[in-house]
Amino acid sequence: MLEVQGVTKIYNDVPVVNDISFRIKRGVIYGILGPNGAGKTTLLSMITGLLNPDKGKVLLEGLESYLPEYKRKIGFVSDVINLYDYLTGREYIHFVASLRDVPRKEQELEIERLSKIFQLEHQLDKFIKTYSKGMRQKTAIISALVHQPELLVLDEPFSGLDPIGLKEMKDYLIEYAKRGNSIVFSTHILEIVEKMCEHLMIIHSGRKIVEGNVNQLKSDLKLGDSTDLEHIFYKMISS
Ligand SMILES: Nc1ncnc2c1ncn2[C@@H]1O[C@H](COP(=O)(O)OP(=O)(O)OP(=O)(O)O)[C@@H](O)[C@H]1O
Repeated sequence: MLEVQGVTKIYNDVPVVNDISFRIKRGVIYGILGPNGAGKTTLLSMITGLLNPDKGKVLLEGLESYLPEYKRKIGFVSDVINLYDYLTGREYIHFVASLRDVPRKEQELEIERLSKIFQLEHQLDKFIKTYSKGMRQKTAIISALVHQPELLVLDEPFSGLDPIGLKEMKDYLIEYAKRGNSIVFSTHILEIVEKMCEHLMIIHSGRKIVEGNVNQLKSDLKLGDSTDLEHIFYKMISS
C-alpha cells in the first residue's frame, strides 16, 4: 500500500502542494486530475522520491520514499521524456534494466514481450534520435516497466500516443494492476480516468479538492442530470 501523509512542498514561501494525504491499495489505478499548475507533477515527484516533502511523508509498504529500497519498488515516467538519442531503443531499455539489477536473460524476455505489446519491436534497433514522440513515450514506459515495479508512477503518460497506442497502453495497465500492482498517474484526459481508474483525486492550487472511488463520487456528487466526471471536475475547480 502507498500512503501519502500530509505532504507539503513550498517554493518561494508558497505551498504548491499543501497538506495532501491519500492511500493507494495494491491493484488500484489512481488518477490525479487538476488544471495547469495545480501541483500534479510536484506531488508525483514526491511520490517517486525524487523530491523530498517539506512536511509530511510518503510510504510504500512501510518504507519511506527517500530509501533506496523504496525506489527499487517503483517505476516512473516523467512528463518530460529525456532519452539518449544515440542509443537504440533496445540499448536504452537494457541500460535502464541493468541499473535496476534485472538479470540479462530476463531483460531480453521482458523487452521482447513489452515491445510486442506496445508495437515497438520493429523500431527497437534504430537510434532513439529517429523516434517520434509516441515511440519515445513507449520506450520510456517499457523502461519503467522492465523490472515489474509494485508501484508505477506516470506523469501525463498518454499525451504522445495515437488512438491505437493509447488503447494498447490502457489495456496493458489495467492488466498490470490486476496482477496486484498499483498505478498512479496524472492526466488532463478526463475520459481516461473515468474508464481506467477506481479512485481519483482532483487538486487545485496545491490542495486536494475531492478524492474517492470514481463510481461513488459520481453518485454522491449528482449535478442535476449530469453525473459525468468532466462536469464534476469543472464544478469543483470553479467553486
Ligand atoms: N522548481 C520550482 N520552483 C518554483 N516553483 C515551482 C517549481 N516547480 C514547480 N513550481 C510551481 O509549482 C506549481 C505547481 O507546478 P506543477 O508542475 O506541479 O503543476 P502541474 O499540475 O503538474 O501543472 P501542468 O498540468 O501544467 O503540468 C506551479 O505554480 C509551478 O510554477
